[in-house]
Amino acid sequence: MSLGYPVMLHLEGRRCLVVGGGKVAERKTAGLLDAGADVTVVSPRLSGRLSEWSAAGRIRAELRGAEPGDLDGAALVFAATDRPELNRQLAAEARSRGIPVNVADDGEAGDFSVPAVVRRGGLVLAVGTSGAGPAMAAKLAGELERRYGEEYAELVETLGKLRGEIKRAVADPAERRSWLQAAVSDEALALWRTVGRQEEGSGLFVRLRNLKG
Ligand SMILES: C[C@@]1(CC(=O)O)c2cc3[nH]c(cc4nc(cc5[nH]c(cc(n2)[C@H]1CCC(=O)O)[C@@](C)(CC(=O)O)[C@@H]5CCC(=O)O)C(CC(=O)O)=C4CCC(=O)O)c(CCC(=O)O)c3CC(=O)O
Ligand SMILES: NC(=O)C1=CN([C@@H]2O[C@H](COP(=O)(O)OP(=O)(O)OC[C@H]3O[C@@H](n4cnc5c(N)ncnc54)[C@H](O)[C@@H]3O)[C@@H](O)[C@H]2O)C=CC1
Repeated sequence: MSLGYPVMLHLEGRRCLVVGGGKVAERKTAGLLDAGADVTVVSPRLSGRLSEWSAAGRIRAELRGAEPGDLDGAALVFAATDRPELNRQLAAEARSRGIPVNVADDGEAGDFSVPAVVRRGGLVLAVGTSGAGPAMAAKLAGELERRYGEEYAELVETLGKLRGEIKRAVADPAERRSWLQAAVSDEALALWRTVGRQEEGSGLFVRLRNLKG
């Protein structure tokens, strides 16, 4: 088992290729759309949701079998068909072009696997088991989903505004770090929950100063 190294890829507007149109392809596509990727799905058949996304113009769909040229310009490739030998072939093709590839039926054969994810605006909670148990990853993500509610989207947005202000206002690195740590104390988080939405970064910084005393 290869132990995963987590990263947050910036896929906004990047072309991603999903080969296959079943429930696995659909789940991978949903995650890519959440990240703002430009998704092309190639498959002779599409699931209901993939068809809807295609009709709505949210993805490009090619209703045919995969061809080598499909990989042109792709930043990531997902081999998600029910044909293991085709998935393997796609993986080899992607590798030879230096494009990271995910292989649905054999995690170890790919360059990366996809964790179970909970999104709360900019907050992204991801759980991976390095292939040992995807169902376990989904279960733990379900627990996180219940623990960290929708309110965290706003909380993280507020922290982003405040961090921007602290970076502008405080030049000294050690002092800056101390403010940024104070900004996520339990006391401060409770304050942001009540005043976050209406305040600008500067107003939030004043409140943090008052809190710190
Ligand atoms: C290696 C990896 C590669 C990758 O796909 O990236 C991979 C591989 C395989 N999955 C298989 C089976 C299942 N996968 C799921 C579900 C998910 N699988 C996901 C990720 C990953 N799956 C990567 C590892 C991530 C990690 O280890 O943490 C999740 C987390 C994310 C996502 O897919 O978006 C998503 C849950 C999302 C959510 O619900 O939140 C379920 C449960 C279900 O369907 O309800 C089952 C049935 C139960 C079971 O088998 O455990 C099989 C056997 C196929 C067969 O039997 O033919 C393989 C092939 C192999 O074993 O290598
Ligand atoms: N990684 C994961 O999370 C999981 C992986 N799997 C594995 O992934 C595979 C796919 O699972 P599902 O989506 O449930 O299967 P599915 O049977 O719903 O979908 C397979 C898709 O592949 C397409 N396909 C077949 N030949 C093709 C070709 N030549 N070119 C392009 N597309 C082609 C089909 O049209 C279909 O849309 C399974 O065989 C299984 O081994 C299964 C469950 C979870």
